[in-house]
Amino acid sequence: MTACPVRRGCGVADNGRPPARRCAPRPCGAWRPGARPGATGVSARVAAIDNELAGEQRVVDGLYGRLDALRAQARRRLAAVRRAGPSGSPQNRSERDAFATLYEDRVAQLEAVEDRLAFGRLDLHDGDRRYIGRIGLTDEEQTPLLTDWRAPAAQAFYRATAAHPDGVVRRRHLVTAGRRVTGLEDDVLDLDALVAQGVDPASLAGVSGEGALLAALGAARTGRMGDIVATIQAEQDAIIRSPLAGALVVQGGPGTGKTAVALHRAAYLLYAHRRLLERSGVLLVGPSRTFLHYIDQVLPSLGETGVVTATLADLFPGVEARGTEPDEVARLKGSTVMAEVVARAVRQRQRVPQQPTRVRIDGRTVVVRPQDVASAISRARRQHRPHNLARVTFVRDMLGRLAEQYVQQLGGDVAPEDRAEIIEDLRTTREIRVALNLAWMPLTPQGLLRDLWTKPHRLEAAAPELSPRQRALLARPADAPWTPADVPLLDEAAELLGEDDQAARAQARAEAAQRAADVEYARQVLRSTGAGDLVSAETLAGRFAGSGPSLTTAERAAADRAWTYGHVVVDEAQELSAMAWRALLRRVPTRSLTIVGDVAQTSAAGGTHEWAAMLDPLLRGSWRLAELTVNYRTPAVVADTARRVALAAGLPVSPQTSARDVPDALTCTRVDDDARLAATAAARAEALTDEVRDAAGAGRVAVVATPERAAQVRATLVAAGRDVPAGDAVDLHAPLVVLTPGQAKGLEFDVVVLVEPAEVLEVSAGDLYVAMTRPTHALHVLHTRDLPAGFTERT
Ligand SMILES: Nc1ncnc2c1ncn2[C@@H]1O[C@H](COP(=O)(O)OP(=O)(O)OP(=O)(O)O)[C@@H](O)[C@H]1O
Repeated sequence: MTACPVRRGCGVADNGRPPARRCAPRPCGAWRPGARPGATGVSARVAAIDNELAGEQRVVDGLYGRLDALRAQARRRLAAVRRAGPSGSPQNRSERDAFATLYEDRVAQLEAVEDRLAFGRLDLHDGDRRYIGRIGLTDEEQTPLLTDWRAPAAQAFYRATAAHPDGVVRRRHLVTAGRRVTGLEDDVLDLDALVAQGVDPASLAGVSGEGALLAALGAARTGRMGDIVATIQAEQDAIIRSPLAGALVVQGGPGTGKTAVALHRAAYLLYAHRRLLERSGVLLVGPSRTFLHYIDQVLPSLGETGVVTATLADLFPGVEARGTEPDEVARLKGSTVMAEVVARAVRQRQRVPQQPTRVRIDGRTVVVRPQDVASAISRARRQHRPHNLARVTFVRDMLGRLAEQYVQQLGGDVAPEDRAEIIEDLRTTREIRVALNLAWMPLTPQGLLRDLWTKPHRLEAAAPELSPRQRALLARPADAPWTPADVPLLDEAAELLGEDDQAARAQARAEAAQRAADVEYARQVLRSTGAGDLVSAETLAGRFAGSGPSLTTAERAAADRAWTYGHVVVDEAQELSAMAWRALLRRVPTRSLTIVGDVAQTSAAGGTHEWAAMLDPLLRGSWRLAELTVNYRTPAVVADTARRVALAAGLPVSPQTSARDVPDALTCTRVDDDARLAATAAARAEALTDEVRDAAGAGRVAVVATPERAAQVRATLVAAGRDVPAGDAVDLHAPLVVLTPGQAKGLEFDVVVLVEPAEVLEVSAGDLYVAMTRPTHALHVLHTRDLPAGFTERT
């Protein structure tokens, strides 16, 4: 087959998929020699393509028709369940509630796949044709109509190339607007086979005039991330479908689709390992609430709603970590030395008293003797159980010894039931309780950590390896709010302290028995209702359970600190400190992880610039690396400049090429007077906001600057009457926002106004790299000082 002249000209790799920079947005099929306009006559070609379009429209109409029918069916079933009302036995009620939730989920899932329900078609060597879409659909006889993009049968849509066609002769992209097919694009992988199947080369389509990928990349931004399901590229697909087991690190420069790939991988794994992951759940950790809001539509649009999303600061249920602290303090709290400090602080709450304590009970005296306490402590410690759990053993042991003293005073011989009564009397005697608590204090994580931060003597005892200056850094008032860097320490403490779980374990045994019965019952229910394709017996049984009908796996997991997930996805993972990793890994004992990030973009104190340095000690070297190399976001001139600046600042920048260029994408303007910088930035941002906003309300502008500058710009805009969101939880629907580089992390905007890059660089080179790589169309740089090295090719 002859290579596409356009693509050959711009150096597309053999995998044929990521179009290199400046590739003209034309589909290969339209440019095949036999298919050039004129070769068969323009009107014949237009007619042939119209014919193709009409054919595809009929297929797409059929698919939407089936979707509508399934929606109506799910709604009817839901209405029937709701009509039944809240009567009947508790078993009936919980069964009904479970089915109501099931049908509600199904309706929501079917609603969410409306946009671009079908986006591709594969023509296979054997003459078969397969439509690829957001979900799988079959007709009433179970004949496949649409193949789920995650199914093995869809893989060739993303991977097949002319060199490795994988049984595919043509890959077709369907371009749709609502339910209307507006364009087609063909990638012909084997023209001879296609012609042998009777295809008229004139009908090979290029109607839309823009490649689906380039159209997606050039679209105005809405403030929310969209899915990339129709245009996943081969190197991305390989990562998305990588096996579930083990830790996969995805390294890639800015805009290479790491977040997109992480989200599609979560959806893929839920599809491919539904039974396992539906029960254990998937956790997705992002850098900020704004970021989580930015991505929160992607998984539902892929038909998945069961993923728990959280920032690290949210990982300790019941603690709101909204406090801030200097980087130096956060870095210290994130270092592994703190694991030892917390462990020591716990051990120090197991103490042998200096003096015996004498207690009078009913005219007799028992003595809490230091040597008894020492022996009870070492016996309890030998169990290697968490502090609060081992305390039960310690207390039991001590009460036994004290009871023995008491019994000796009675003459040494008492019936077992009398002995139990004596133990109970001892246990409820206040002085004894106080003495035993002083020796082995029951503790909460919050109490332990607060004591360390507010009582210098406790911190000094627990952290001899820290210098007095470092300890002084950690000190804070008792009413100070928790900070994100406290959360992994609270988690560490919770792990070492444990909770007295005797009652919980008895309950768990009872629940396990109940659950086995529920699963059996759910199997029978599914057999009789035929809803087995919607839900597994295990999941349905979970919904029958006493935890309430609306409590999904995700909701239960999010509320339980000790929940262990089947898979954890971490985005912007370079920002996590060693202590944060420890907290996270506790939640995934199987080490099934997708870790995505860019070690050149690190800005958090305690984050990493080298994966091996951070992960090797934690994962014992057991992780695999995949790299993404094409920047889909940033125009080439901006990406190249950002890369030079980052290299000049010594960052470990990943190699990458840009998928496209945009004329005049980089503008640098010097402002003479520092006092006018904020006002100039505000005026420029306002003008650009009006310029980029399209008729549909899309088009977003961000001003990115250091916190002080950002505050000045925002104040200027607010004084001019503009409502400008700022901060850690900004509303990204706003056409104009003002952010620090940290807040902009992971996000993107049509246009970015970067204020005084030299100032941003002084805070962190990673911050400058992040700030420069946020725009999809243009970067406007305003500066009074000299631009940092690398900005121009000469520097
Ligand atoms: N295959 C693709 N098809 C269409 N758009 C894509 C594709 N891959 C990535 N994109 C788009 O490129 C942009 C950048 O993607 P994403 O945010 O996932 O990159 P990233 O590597 O996480 O960037 P950063 O490190 O800067 O946060 C997004 O708009 C995303 O939708």
